[in-house]
Amino acid sequence: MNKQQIPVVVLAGFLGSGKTTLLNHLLHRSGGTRIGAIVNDFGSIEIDAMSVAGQLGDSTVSLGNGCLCCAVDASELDEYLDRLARPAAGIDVIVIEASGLAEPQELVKMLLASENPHIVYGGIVEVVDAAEFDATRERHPEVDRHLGIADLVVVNKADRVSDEEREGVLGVVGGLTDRAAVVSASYGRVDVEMLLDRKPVGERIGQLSFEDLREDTRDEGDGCGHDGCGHDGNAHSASDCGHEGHLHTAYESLSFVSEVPLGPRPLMALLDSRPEGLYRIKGYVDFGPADPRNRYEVHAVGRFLRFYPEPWGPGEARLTQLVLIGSGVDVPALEKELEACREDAPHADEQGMWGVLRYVQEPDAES
Ligand SMILES: Nc1nc2c(ncn2[C@@H]2O[C@H](COP(=O)(O)OP(=O)(O)OP(=O)(O)O)[C@@H](O)[C@H]2O)c(=O)[nH]1
Repeated sequence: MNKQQIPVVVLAGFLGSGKTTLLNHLLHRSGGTRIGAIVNDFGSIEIDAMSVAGQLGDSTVSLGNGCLCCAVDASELDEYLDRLARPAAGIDVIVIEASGLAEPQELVKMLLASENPHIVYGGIVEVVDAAEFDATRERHPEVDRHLGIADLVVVNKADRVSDEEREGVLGVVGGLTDRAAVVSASYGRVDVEMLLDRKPVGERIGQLSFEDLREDTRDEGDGCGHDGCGHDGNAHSASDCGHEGHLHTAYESLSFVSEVPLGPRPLMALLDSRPEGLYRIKGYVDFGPADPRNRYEVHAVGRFLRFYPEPWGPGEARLTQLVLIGSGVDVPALEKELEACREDAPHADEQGMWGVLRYVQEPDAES
C-alpha cells in the first residue's frame, strides 16, 4: 500500500444528527493533523459549508444542492478530491460530510471506484441523534442498514436524553452494527484520535459486504433528473428516478433568501406551528431593527428549535438565508408564509424578540 495515501472518511447520519457540529469539533481539535473537508448540502444554499470552521478556505470545499450519492457521475467529487489530495496541499485526512439524506454506501462506492492514487477509503462514521433515534428508525428503517456498514457510530446529543435512554440507544445500535466502535457524545465531542488515527484501511473495506457493494441502486442512466437530487421546492416520487430506498426520495427542500428583515413575531408564529413533516430548518435570520447587532443562526430538528445569536461581521450582507427540509410539506404554501414574515417596519420590536429569545441556549452549554 502506498504510504502517502490519504484516508477519506465519510461522515454520515440523518438530518440534524450533528455532523457539522462533529466536523467543527474535529477541525478545532485536530492538533497538527491537517483535515480537508468536503461538505455536501441538500439545499441550494450551502448553510453547512458556511458553518464549517475556517469556512471555504483552501482545505474546505462545498458540493451543494443535492445528495452526493446521486451525482450522475463522480467527476465533481473526483475534482475536489484531486484538489485536496494533491501533495502540495499537505492534507493528512479528508472528511466528506454527507448530506443528512445521503446513502452512505453510494459514497463508499464512489470512493472505491476513484482512480486517484493519492487517496484511500477510510471508513464510515455515522452520527445518531439519541433523542430522535426511535422516531427516525420508525419512519426510516433504512437507517438500520446505514448503521450496519458503519465503522464508528457516534450516539450524539447524549445531553438531551436520560442515562437510561442513552444506554437503550447504545444497546440497539450495538446490535445493528457489525464490528463498529460505538461511542456516545454531546456536541460531537469525540476523541479525535478515534477518527484520525485509524486502523489499516484494508481491514475496514471488509465491513461492507459484497452484497452492499454489488447491489447498485444508483441511477446508471443519463441523469437522475429527480428534484430531491438537485432542485428545491418540487415534489417527486421514488419510482420516477430509480432511487427506491434512498432516503432523500421522500424529502423536498425549500431555500429561502430575503434582503428584507423578518419580523420576530410572524416568524415565531410560523415556527411554533410548523407541521410535523417539516423536520429540518437551518440557516441565518436577520431580524432587522428588532436586533440590529446580531444575526440569528437557527436550527430545527424535529421538535427541537434553537437560535444562536452572533454579531454580524463588519460589512457582512444583512440577509436571511434558510433551508427547510421536510416530507409531505406544502412547499409553495410554506414559501408564501415565509414571504409574509418579511417586515420592513422602521420601528424596533424588542418585545417581539422575547419569543425568539426563549429558544436561545445558554452560551456555556456548547463550549
Ligand atoms: N443538545 C444538543 N444539540 C446538539 C448536539 N449536537 C448538535 N446539536 C445541535 O443540533 C443542531 C443540528 O446540528 P448540525 O451539526 O447542524 O447537524 P447536521 O447533522 O450537520 O445537520 P444536516 O446537515 O442538516 O443533516 C444544531 O442546533 C446543533 O447545535 C448535542 O450533542 N446536543
